[in-house]
Amino acid sequence: MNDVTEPVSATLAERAKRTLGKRNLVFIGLMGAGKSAIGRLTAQALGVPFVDSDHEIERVSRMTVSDLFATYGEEEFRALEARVLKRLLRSGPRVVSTGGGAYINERSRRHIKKGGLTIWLNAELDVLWERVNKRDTRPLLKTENPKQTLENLMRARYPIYAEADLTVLSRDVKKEAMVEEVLAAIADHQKA
Ligand SMILES: Nc1ncnc2c1ncn2[C@@H]1O[C@H](COP(=O)(O)OP(=O)(O)O)[C@@H](O)[C@H]1O
Ligand SMILES: O=C(O)C1=C[C@@H](OP(=O)(O)O)[C@@H](O)[C@H](O)C1
Ligand SMILES: [Mg+2]
Repeated sequence: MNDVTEPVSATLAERAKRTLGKRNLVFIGLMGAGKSAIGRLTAQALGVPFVDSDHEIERVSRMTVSDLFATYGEEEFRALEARVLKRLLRSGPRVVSTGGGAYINERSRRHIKKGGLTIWLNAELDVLWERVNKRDTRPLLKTENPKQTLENLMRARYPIYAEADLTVLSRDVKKEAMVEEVLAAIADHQKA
């Protein structure tokens, strides 16, 4: 066995954790892609802390994301989001799930790129729509035609999400299968 061969006993999660090192793993992608759900499960599998930036924003502001948008507007929300992300990404390793617009904001994107390995959960419109139309917690989708809004956001944002270090296609398979794909993508990524 030479130095580059993985020990046969190494599990996928162990290999992914080793590749991650001290870096954070940051989930990006559109609303409904599964950043919050798959991020949490991935953190469990890696045995590292998990934090969702929307939850952290709600905790520090003592307001819901919807109320923040309604009361202060999107611009203020983005400023708060950038400050929260900067703090969350200061040390690692941990898994950080962002809200869908975080990576689109220039300041937040800078913090994210500096603070960790980024993984884009890419998904098709119908997959996203089936998931998000069940809840009314997403202020950007309170429009006359929310599916069209989602499609417009896809067009505008996908070229930017595509800058991520890793991409995994999010679809309706078991969440555990998604986690396996995420771990495999990390493990196969060359250490930086
Ligand atoms: N692979 C999956 N299969 C089925 N449902 C999923 C999957 N991934 C996420 N979901 C569900 O889709 C909804 C949106 O997921 P969420 O993690 O909140 O997305 P995001 O944080 O990217 O907006 C949640 O109800 C979640 O349980
Ligand atoms: O796409 C966006 O701009 C947003 C996505 C939401 O998070 P999820 O992507 O987790 O739904 C939340 O941060 C806010 O409603 C804005
Ligand atoms: Mg989320």
